[in-house]
Amino acid sequence: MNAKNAAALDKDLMSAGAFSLDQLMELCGLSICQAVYRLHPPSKGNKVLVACGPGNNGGDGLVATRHLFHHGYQPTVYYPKKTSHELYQRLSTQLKNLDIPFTDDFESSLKTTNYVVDAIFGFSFSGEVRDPFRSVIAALETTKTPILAVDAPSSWNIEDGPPSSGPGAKYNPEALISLSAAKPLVNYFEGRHFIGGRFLPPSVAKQYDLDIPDYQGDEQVVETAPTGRKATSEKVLKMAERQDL
Ligand SMILES: NC(=O)C1=CN([C@@H]2O[C@H](COP(=O)(O)OP(=O)(O)OC[C@H]3O[C@@H](n4cnc5c(N)ncnc54)[C@H](O)[C@@H]3O)[C@@H](O)[C@H]2O)[C@@H](O)CC1
Ligand SMILES: [K+]
Repeated sequence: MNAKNAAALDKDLMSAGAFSLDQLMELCGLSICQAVYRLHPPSKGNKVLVACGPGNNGGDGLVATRHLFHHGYQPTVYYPKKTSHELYQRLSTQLKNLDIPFTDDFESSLKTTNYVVDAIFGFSFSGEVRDPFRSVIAALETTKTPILAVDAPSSWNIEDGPPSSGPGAKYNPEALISLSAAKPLVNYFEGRHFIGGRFLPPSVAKQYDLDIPDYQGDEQVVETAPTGRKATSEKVLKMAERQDL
């Protein structure tokens, strides 16, 4: 699903589909929390730094932060470009009411966290990263701390994947959760891949030619087979080995 269709899908869900943004964001945020729990349960270190951007990707991050708190994590939020939209103010207040710290110093916070959620940019990102996020992306490129990227590794082009130079050219998070549907950039992604957002009505999925993931039980996420080219060629090699080709 390319960026244009992803935006159209959101619009349709919120018009003909009669969903509110709050509802979709809540379910997206819950699925992010569940993916973090699968990848890095609190017993492995419960400090999570959630980097939130100015749009709905950042909103998903704010919701995920609240769920992380209720799942036994100690989250910290980096949210440098706050929007005045009433929904975002409420999401921020909900976090403040839980005494969740907001940090202005991403790099220092990164040094003391066990896990990172990248909710900076999603499918509406374009061009080259602008400040104040350039240094944040540079820090994400070099950190050894594992990262879950939400909908896209921030700075990656939604269709063409990582930029060839500049911030993000060497950014390869451990995992990615695609919301509603994978975007073309997954073809360049070599880490673990999840799909979340368990709200897609079958009629809408059909309209957009999407497969609803095979969610099990009460799970909000499904892990898919590796998607990137390297992963795919490794998979083919393994299959060939198994068949003694
Ligand atoms: N159906 C779904 O799956 C849903 C997805 N949602 C989320 O919504 C996201 C899309 O949200 P938005 O359309 O608000 O957009 P994004 O959150 O992807 O980003 C838009 C923001 O980033 C800024 N930006 C864009 N390019 C930039 C650059 N080069 N440097 C610096 N800033 C830049 C824009 O000015 C804007 O403020 C999805 O990726 C997903 O995370 C949900 O919140 C709603 C439902
Ligand atoms: K992101």
